[in-house]
Amino acid sequence: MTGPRLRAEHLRLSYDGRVVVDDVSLTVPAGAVLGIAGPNGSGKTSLLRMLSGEVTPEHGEAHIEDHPVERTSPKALAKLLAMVSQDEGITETPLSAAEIVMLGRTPHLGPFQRPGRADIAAVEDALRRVGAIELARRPLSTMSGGERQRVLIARALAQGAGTLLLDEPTNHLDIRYQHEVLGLVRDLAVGSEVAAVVVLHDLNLAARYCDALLVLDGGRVAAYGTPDAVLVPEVIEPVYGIGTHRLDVDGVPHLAFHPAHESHGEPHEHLV
Ligand SMILES: Nc1ncnc2c1ncn2[C@@H]1O[C@H](COP(=O)(O)OP(=O)(O)OP(=O)(O)O)[C@@H](O)[C@H]1O
Repeated sequence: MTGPRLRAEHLRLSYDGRVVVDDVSLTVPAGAVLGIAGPNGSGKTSLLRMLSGEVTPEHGEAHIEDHPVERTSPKALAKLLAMVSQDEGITETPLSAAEIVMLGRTPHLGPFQRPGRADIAAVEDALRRVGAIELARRPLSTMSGGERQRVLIARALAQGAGTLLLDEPTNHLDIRYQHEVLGLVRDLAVGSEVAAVVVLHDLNLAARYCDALLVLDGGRVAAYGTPDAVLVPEVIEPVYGIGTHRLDVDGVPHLAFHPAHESHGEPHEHLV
């Protein structure tokens, strides 16, 4: 491999004749985390689906480790790239964490081949890396949102792919788990040379854990650069239509927001 782990050029996608992603290009080197942000409906998930090969771009092309995503077989692609989707629809599954993570080994097994020692070792290793080995025998349905998210990331790791795509992995998580999950993604990138693309709504979380941010607005790139360059009122206010004040916390950019319709009434005194 000579180029970046993941690159995409001029991606465009339409649904029913309506363009939802337009002329988006990006690159992610091994060991880096790219955050994708933007308002609801701005095309974040659609972009991720093109990167993962789930949908074919109408224009442009994505490459993973120099393999064109569109022209790579699903099985070969599954060894290069793992996706953690927003709604996995498996919260009620009776499968244990170990069984879920073993699903990540599927691309490495031949037809009708049962998992062997190497697969079991890969599952254990993945569960250990996300700090969830003690959950191995627990059914996913009994886990908290944060535990479940760790198991899904472990499944992606067991796949052995060098690129991870995560769609809002912090959805429904409390503040501590949000930081834990993104810290984990960052550690995987830095420690294991994984390239990660993470869709995030929370710009301040994105600032802390991403090397670069791509902000979509109406399917187009509104900004693409370091968190320091992107998270400025001139960029964020027109995209989200909200007053923004830039601070720095521990040397990390941090935005405070001021909704235009903010009520200035006094707080109610009798509630507490
Ligand atoms: N399968 C589909 N068929 C038709 N339109 C779709 C389909 N999937 C997404 N869209 C539309 O494409 C646009 C972009 O949607 P997408 O889910 O990519 O946005 P998003 O930025 O991920 O949104 P959110 O922040 O709300 O999750 C939206 O207008 C959405 O309604």
